[in-house]
Amino acid sequence: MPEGDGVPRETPSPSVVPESPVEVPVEAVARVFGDRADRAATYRELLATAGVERGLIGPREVPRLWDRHLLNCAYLGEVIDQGSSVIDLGSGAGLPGIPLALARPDLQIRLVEPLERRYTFLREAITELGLRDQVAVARGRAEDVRGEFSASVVTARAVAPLKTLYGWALPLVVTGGHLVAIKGRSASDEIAAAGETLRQMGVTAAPEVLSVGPDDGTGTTVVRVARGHGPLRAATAPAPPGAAKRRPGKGNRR
Ligand SMILES: C[S@@+](CC[C@H](N)C(=O)[O-])C[C@H]1O[C@@H](n2cnc3c(N)ncnc32)[C@H](O)[C@@H]1O
Repeated sequence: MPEGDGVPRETPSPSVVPESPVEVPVEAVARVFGDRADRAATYRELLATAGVERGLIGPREVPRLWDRHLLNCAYLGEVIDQGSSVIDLGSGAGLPGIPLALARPDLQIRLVEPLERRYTFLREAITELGLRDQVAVARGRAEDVRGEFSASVVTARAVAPLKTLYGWALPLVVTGGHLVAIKGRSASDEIAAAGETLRQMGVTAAPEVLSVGPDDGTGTTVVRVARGHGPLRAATAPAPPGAAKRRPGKGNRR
């Protein structure tokens, strides 16, 4: 990913939308989206208009929606098996779930998003794009949909650091499936910081760091974690500083 961290930028006022012309990377769009390239263009337009107006996408992202968002997210398909079921956790305005669905008609995708404004946009977008047979939308936090939905792959971009994401996403992955998180340049640092969490959850396979997409700045770095076949345990959250000194029944009100 061009800026390396997988995190969308802050959302300034729509009044500062830049007017610069958008360059369409025609060959890449045709290669990645095939006969759905026109629908990808419609989605880009939705992000550039309603997405910006509703504060879901920063106006400065508009000139780079193709490279940094649609293509970048669609390349995730390179590490997802044919015919997989997918949950896109914290989908926001549909990233990476919608580009992935457009590029990979073989995948069945559920977008999970807690915020109402984003959830409404997602429902409108999948209707407008004719994706209702392939893409479902659920409103909720990862913790709320646990036990209700699961999939062979859970994707996430810019939702939380791995240390937190493991606890949110892995319980939604069926045994033998994977968490696939777009992480950009922070991948190795986040893996190191979250190693103990993974161990506590009983996940034994080492996370893989994979490059997807071409080496021209539109590709990105992905962390793939195998859920394994054993039971998943809850990770123990570290005690807040000073917690051990508190006496039971005194000053413990939340
Ligand atoms: C920075 S946005 C990223 C959106 C999108 N994935 C993208 O890359 O553009 C983070 C998203 O995660 C969602 N989110 C935050 N906490 C969550 C949770 N516990 N479970 C599911 N989604 C969550 C937010 O509502 C928000 O849409």
